[in-house]
Amino acid sequence: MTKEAKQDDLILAPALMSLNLKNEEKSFVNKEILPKMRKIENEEPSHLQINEKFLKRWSIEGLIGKGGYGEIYLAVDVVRGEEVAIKVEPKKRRGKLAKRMILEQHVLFKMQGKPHVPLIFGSGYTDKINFIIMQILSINVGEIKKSSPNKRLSQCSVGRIIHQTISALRDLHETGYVHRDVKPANMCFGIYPQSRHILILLDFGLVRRYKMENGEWREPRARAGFRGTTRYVSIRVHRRCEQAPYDDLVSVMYTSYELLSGELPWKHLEKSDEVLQLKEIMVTLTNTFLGSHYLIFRLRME
Ligand SMILES: Nc1ncnc2c1ncn2[C@@H]1O[C@H](COP(=O)(O)OP(=O)(O)OP(=O)(O)O)[C@@H](O)[C@H]1O
Repeated sequence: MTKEAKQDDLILAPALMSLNLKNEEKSFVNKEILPKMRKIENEEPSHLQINEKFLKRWSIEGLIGKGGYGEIYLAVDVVRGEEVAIKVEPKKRRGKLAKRMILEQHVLFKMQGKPHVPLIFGSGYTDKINFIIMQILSINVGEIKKSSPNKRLSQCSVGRIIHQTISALRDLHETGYVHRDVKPANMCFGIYPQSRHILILLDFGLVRRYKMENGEWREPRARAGFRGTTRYVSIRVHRRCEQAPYDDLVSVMYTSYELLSGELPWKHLEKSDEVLQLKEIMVTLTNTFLGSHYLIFRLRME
């Protein structure tokens, strides 16, 4: 999308306009895991109104997600009679053109056809907002964990989640981008019978190109800005190193630890430096543990 695109540049992807579900399949939607509606009252002023018919086609039903930048609405496509999610962010932030969603839709379009990204039905902008219309998904994995009886997930479930997250990241890394915000809140499942075991990775607003089309890696910056979520970023990110696929995988490791054990050891720490210190201690302990096991192994062999 160009920097100052016009309203009529609204991109719609006709080939992707529908999940092509048969009516009987639609009726099998698992309502339990449909994103719960959040009341808009007492929230920051929203960009769309409930019951509004956005662009004369999508009837806005409720707010289902709110991030630092955008809002995600549940809407019904009145032409197709299908539920969709609409992600919206203000076009300008602090007087500057917001590029986050422009980048996100660019990467999402590139990734269409890959199994672990949301299906995109359209994207564009109005006078005030940028928007992406996409496949509606389940509540996120962080919420699934919270709603489970022990506030943690079984080894089997975590194994499946991690396996699919790694596949999603492999596809993204192959296109030359790093995600930089891998965490349970950015993972959902499909809601139809044929998709409810398929993990979908969300939120491509922080991606960064790490390698060029010809496969060559970009020159890393001496000091990169902090991008990501403190709880899940690697030690390298705390130290402001340029992010690479490795750092996404460290976030996968912290995610799996949290899902399996209920929480990460630094959950209650507020300062980023304290979180870093605890992550470093964990690495030292792990190395000592592995080192002593290796020593015992060597002694036994000799
Ligand atoms: N297609 C979707 N279907 C259902 N729920 C969704 C969908 N997309 C996003 N959500 C919900 O909205 C939440 C926020 O979405 P997302 O991370 O894309 O927004 P964001 O504004 O970029 O967030 P942040 O600023 O925290 O990175 C997700 O955690 C998820 O629960």
